[in-house]
Amino acid sequence: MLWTEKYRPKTFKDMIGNGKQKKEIETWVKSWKDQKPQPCLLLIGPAGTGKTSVAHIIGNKFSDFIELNASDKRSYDIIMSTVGESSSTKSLFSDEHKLIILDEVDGIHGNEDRGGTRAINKIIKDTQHPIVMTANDFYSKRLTSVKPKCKVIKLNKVHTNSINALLKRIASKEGINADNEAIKTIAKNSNGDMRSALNTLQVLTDESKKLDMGDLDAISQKDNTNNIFDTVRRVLKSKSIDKIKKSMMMDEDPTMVMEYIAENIPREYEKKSEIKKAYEMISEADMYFGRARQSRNYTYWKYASDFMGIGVALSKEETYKKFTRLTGAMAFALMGRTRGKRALRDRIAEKMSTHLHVSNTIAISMFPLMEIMFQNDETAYEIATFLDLDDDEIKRFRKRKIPKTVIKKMEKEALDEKKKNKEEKQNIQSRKKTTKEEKQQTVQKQPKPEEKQQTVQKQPKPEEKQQVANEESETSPKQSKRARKEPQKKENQKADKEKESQDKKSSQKSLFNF
Ligand SMILES: Nc1ncnc2c1ncn2[C@@H]1O[C@H](COP(=O)(O)OP(=O)(O)OP(=O)(O)O)[C@@H](O)[C@H]1O
Repeated sequence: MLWTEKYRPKTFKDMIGNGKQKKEIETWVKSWKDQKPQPCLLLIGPAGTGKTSVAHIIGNKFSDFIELNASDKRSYDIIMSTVGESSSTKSLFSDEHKLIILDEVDGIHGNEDRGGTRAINKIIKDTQHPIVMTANDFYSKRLTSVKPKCKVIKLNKVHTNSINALLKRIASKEGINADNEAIKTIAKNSNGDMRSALNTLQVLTDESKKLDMGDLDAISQKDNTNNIFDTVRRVLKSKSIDKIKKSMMMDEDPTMVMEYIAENIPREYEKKSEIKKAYEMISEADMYFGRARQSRNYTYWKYASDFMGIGVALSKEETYKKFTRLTGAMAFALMGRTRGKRALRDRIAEKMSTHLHVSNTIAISMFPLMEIMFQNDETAYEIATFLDLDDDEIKRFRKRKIPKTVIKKMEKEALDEKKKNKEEKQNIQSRKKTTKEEKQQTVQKQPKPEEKQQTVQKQPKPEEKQQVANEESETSPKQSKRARKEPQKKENQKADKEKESQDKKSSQKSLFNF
């Protein structure tokens, strides 16, 4: 038997957490018992916080209760025929009220369900019986018209310490030799979801009757994502598309999740037609995984996930109110088989997280992109070097090793680049030094004010300039050009020589300084 059922709280006292909310609910029940009709009770809270358990505890306080899943029967007519009648007519034989429990009211999906919401609103309006509804998402649009007509009670996530204490009690009752640290980790990782915590404990200890930190490798649950057991349970037990979509967001290898769902279909579904349809969905999902692998177009994963999640979930005609044990030898074998794979995945994610400053989940979501980038030998080498990946880790993204020739070439390029950078740096430094020294020399060579004055005086006067021009105009243009060029040439040679000797001096000076 599933521990979540075995240890489902039977009274408000058994329920951990949400003390204030429990008192409000008790008052609501008491008012009904005192023949004071109350508005419908809407319990909203995250999964596994005890909404359904509360509804059942309330149900036991009335003469009878019926429980329906709001997303099972979607049309207005069906909801009215199953709930409508009993909601407006009281029992003929007693004054007692019947409790109507409507689960997952935020799960009614799509336009065709408008009738469903309308039905719920009508039932709330006409009812002579107490109604308890449950929902996960406080902000769901489907609750907009329902909320104002109800007494809304928000259930909070159960505190880690309370979960820890309850897990310890249950472990001891079950005769499990459990390491305190491991129990604490399960409590923490469950993120306030008591169901998840209990399922995890049962799965890990059922066979061995012991629990230590090593056992937790199999269900590493990081960044508050779902763990595989919760996802599979949700797919098989629910018909709420929103819930299933959310539960499909997880760190696990999606093909493994598919195998796990596939294994458990015949354990949960009873009708042949349901099983057949569900396996058709699995086969579609498998086909899309294949396509994604072949084409490296990972958008196909989304379709695969829809088929194995929503497709399988909607293959059942209605949700079964029975307790199915979801774990099997095959699932454990899979966990074992993929343990190494998951350890490798986590190692790479850790390195990416350190170098790229992203969370592990984001890093894992980048794997498909990495596979594409690793197709190119040189890019693969560059990324692997940057992330410091070893051969096994590189193999996660490409089948072939990076060719040795490419590695050698890239290493040589990297070395050359390093050398070039070093030289460049040295050049810049020496250039900086030279410029500084030249500046100093120029400052020293600046003519004194009286020298400047002399230079000004030596400038030819305007009438002298004119005379020179006249003399020049008397010779032929060619001669004049040559005549002009000769002294200029001599001047230039002289200047060059001076510059050369100056350069020599300055370079000698800098070398000396060096
Ligand atoms: N507050 C709690 N105290 C003790 N056990 C709890 C509590 N909440 C949940 N559990 C355990 O988790 C199991 C599942 O809880 P329940 O079905 O009531 O959650 P829920 O909030 O209705 O979840 P969902 O929204 O997924 O249907 C219970 O059978 C019980 O074993």
